[in-house]
Amino acid sequence: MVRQQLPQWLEKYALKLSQMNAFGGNTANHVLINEYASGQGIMPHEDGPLFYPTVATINTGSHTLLDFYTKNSQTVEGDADPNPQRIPVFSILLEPRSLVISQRDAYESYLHGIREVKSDVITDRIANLYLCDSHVIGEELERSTRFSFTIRFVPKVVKNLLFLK
Ligand SMILES: O=C(O)CCC(=O)C(=O)O
Ligand SMILES: [Fe+2]
Repeated sequence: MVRQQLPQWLEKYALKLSQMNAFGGNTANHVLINEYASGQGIMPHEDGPLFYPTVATINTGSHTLLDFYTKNSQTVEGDADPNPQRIPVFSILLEPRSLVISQRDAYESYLHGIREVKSDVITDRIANLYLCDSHVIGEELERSTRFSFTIRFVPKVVKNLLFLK
């Protein structure tokens, strides 16, 4: 990875999170911006060893549901798809204008993903429901466009790129 200056408006948030000690005394140096149209998501995955085991995500635009899966999670019974749908152990409702910090077990022991659906149903598997705006079980929330700002500390970066002819 090659070092580049973060734009000032974004650096402000990276510094703020670092000052909150989100990255174990390190200063965040990596931001990934994702745009999801309604119906778009991201397959269950782990973020891997390149990053310090903490990820801070600022959520803007639509809500979404971030699902956590065990690495050998069960799949939906009878699903013949070669890439069958996994069953999440729990989910986190990511509200607009919210911050979520994943670390330790959430980072290392589970896969995380966002299903490719246009709406989400509120269930008792949403671990942070008690912290969210009031919702009732069974309620359906329509997704719209969402932007996420995933802020991390990457221990190994290359200071300059060397071009060889
Ligand atoms: O957009 C998000 O909230 C999740 C993104 C993610 O998991 C990733 O980029 O590794
Ligand atoms: Fe991820």
